[in-house]
Amino acid sequence: MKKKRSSSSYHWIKKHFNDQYVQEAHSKKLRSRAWFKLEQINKSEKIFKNGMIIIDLGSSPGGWSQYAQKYIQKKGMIISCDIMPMKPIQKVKFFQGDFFDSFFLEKITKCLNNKKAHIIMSDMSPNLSGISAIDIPKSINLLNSVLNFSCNFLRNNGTLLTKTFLGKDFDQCFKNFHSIFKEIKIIKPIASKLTSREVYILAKERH
Ligand SMILES: C[S@@+](CC[C@H](N)C(=O)[O-])C[C@H]1O[C@@H](n2cnc3c(N)ncnc32)[C@H](O)[C@@H]1O
Repeated sequence: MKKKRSSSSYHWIKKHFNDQYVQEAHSKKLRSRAWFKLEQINKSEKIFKNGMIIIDLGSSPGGWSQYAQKYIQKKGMIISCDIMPMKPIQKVKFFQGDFFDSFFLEKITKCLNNKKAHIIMSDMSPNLSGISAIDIPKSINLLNSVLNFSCNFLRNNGTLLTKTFLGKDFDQCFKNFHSIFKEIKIIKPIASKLTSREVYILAKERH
């Protein structure tokens, strides 16, 4: 028997498909509406340059990798990772697995072959339960792990772009970013829903 959709999931689906960016992503054959967030960030911050080595964490369904792909050219590469599968994108090396898994770290190390990334970008967010006592520590742990990851795999003059959520609980995390990077900006691209506490941290140049 077919499962009946709850009215809240029906409203979510209706809202999703009426969303301007979802419609535009569909008509331009983009992998996700998240593509527009990266485009808006790059238009104002000019983070991508040709020939870059880019790591895309939480890449599926592939909007960000798709956006960054045009910048890699001959010299560069994109290494992407997600728990979920991702349909292949030309010149993008994708690993399916958990970012926290040592298997992924081994793969990255091998792929980079002693080089470091120019850009690490993470659009990951943990599975949210709606219970802040669970969600906030999970999100903070993820953010700190992305920061640690970039200490190992980002070059000194590289750029880290990562999703986070606003709230006083994240203050210590922001301090950690300030202790590692010289330049920090908090960005809310227009395509990011106003109702969401999601923002992006753009961190440049290690101390
Ligand atoms: C908002 S989506 C990313 C959208 C993507 N930037 C795009 O443009 O299509 C977040 C992704 O993070 C992934 N994710 C969350 N936690 C993860 C983890 N620990 N390891 C790998 N991927 C993770 C989820 O599976 C999800 O696909």
